[in-house]
Amino acid sequence: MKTAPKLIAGVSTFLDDRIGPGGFLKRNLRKIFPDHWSFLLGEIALYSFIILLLTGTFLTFWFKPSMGEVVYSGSYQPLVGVRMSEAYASALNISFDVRGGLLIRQIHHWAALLFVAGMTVHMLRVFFTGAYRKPRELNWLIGLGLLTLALLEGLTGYSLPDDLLSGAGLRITQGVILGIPVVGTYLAFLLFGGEFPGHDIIPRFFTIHILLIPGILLALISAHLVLMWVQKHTQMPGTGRTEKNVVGGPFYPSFMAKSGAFFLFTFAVIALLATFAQINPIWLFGPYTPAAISAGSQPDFYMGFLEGSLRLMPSWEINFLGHTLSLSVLIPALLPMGVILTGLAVYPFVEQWVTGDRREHHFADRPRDNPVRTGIGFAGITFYGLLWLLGANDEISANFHISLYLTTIFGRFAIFIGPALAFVVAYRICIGLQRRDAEMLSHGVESGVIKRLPNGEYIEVHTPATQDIADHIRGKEEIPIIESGVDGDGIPPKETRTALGRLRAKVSEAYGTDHVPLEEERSHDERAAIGAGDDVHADAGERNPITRRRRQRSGRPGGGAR
Ligand code: HEM
Ligand code: HEM
Repeated sequence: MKTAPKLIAGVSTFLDDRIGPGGFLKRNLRKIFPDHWSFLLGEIALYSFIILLLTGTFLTFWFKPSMGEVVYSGSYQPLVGVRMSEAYASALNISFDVRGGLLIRQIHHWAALLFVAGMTVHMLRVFFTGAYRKPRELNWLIGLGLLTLALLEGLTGYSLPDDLLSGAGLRITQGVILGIPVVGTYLAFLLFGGEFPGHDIIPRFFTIHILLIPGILLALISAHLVLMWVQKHTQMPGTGRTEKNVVGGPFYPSFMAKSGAFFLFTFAVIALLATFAQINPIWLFGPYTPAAISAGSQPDFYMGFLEGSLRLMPSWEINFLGHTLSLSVLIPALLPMGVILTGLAVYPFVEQWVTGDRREHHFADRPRDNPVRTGIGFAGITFYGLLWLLGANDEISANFHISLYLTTIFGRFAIFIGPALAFVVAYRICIGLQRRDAEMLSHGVESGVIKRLPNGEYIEVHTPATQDIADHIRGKEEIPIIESGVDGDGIPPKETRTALGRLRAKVSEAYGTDHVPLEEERSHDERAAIGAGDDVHADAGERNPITRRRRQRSGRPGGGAR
């Protein structure tokens, strides 16, 4: 009997002989992938998506996307005899009368949460390591498209069961659409097929949820992965790694085996959650009626930030020529989404403009090595996190016995102060970590061995950092800066002759300057001497002060250690 590797080699030769030009499959099966735990985050999103497709298909067999009225007669006694939509009745049927139905519904819902969570942390990994830089800007934009579609997919899915929570969410959606100036009313009528809730919204959301968005997601995810494959994955700096090579394992067998195991692991976590942790118990609140008050209702976590911004906003409106502009709805619905998504979309291009850096990057930055970017990232996370937290201000108020108004007032201040504080704290931590790196290179690592010198002094022996750690730290790349001074003839560089150019140079300096130099120059012998017990007590802060680095012309390499 053939062994598995022989079998795969045989199949790839068979296919290559018929469809693959020039050993296409064989070549690609041997493609090298770099290894780092944070590169698994994108895979979590990928595997959750596959699980969503499989469980979603199962649900379509029994779910009835109809708002026609029926009287419930299934096995959940408290609702027997209650009038409800066919959609709600079928979701109850899936939960109580279809074998394995509740488990699959719960797997679908948990997978949806993990899908969005996975892609969000994956995006943060890409952001903090600067993996969006040239040539990966396009994949970054595709990623943002995926994120937006995932939010819409979640919103439409959450609405399908047509229980009280679905209806509360739909009501907010309709209110926000109505708030859009000029076209809002028309859009709301178009989407809902008339007055709210009407009879069309569930069938429409159903088509969008099971056909339109999954189709686009599938196409975009394929494009995302193909592009990642063609452009090659970034790698962490380390021994033997350069901008031009990739160090890691081949796609087959090492990466495929790991990915297979990781898929099963992701599935196991989702299945365990779905088995033991109840999610969206639609039977508790009954069917949606527009008159019902749904206190305590919460959206899924990824919609929490929009809910929070609605709750924080003062009740502002402008009345003009008989028209009302509901700023209290419009600003919270559009601003956070707009600020976050637009900010993320333009970030790679703004950074490129600020640094003038048009080189290709295949090394992943360490977040500490770009303190301003990391600070901005943490400011963004804090902005988002506060909105998200305040989406549950009623729960906070009830559980911690704090006045609801106090939570709102706190939120209104915190939303401005919090991100600024987060920026400063993250920035300082980055500088501190850079100093620690520099100290490790120049003084080595504390060994725990205390020696007594002939003069009676006690010192701790420091051993040199291992080669791989030292190379990892030395992978730090300087951030290029646009030159704002004048050259020998007193002429300023071309980029900075206009007011905008001068502003650019200022921002560039702020973005790239504060930076701790590494003690690169020490020879191996010198470092070995440190290991033998040099004076190791110098203050790293003194030795490696934050220096104003002078200056790099736009487009030139940053002159890092590589
Ligand atoms: C790709 C991302 C997807 C996300 C984020 C997502 C999300 C959701 C959510 C949150 C629900 C509500 C679940 C509940 O009632 O507890 C839901 C319901 C549903 N989804 Fe999806 N879904 C996705 C893909 C799909 C696909 C691909 C299909 C079909 C092929 C599908 C079919 C359904 C059906 C039929 C329901 C209603 C059943 C029910 O709620 O019991 N979903 N979805
Ligand atoms: C459906 C959602 C997504 C899936 C399934 C997905 C999947 C993946 C996978 C498997 C990788 C390679 C492994 C890794 O780096 O983790 C990757 C790389 C990448 N993804 Fe995503 N991703 C998704 C969403 C996003 C989002 C939201 C962004 C950013 C806004 C993004 C930007 C990128 C970039 C720039 C790379 C290349 C990274 C590098 O070479 O270091 N992706 N994606």
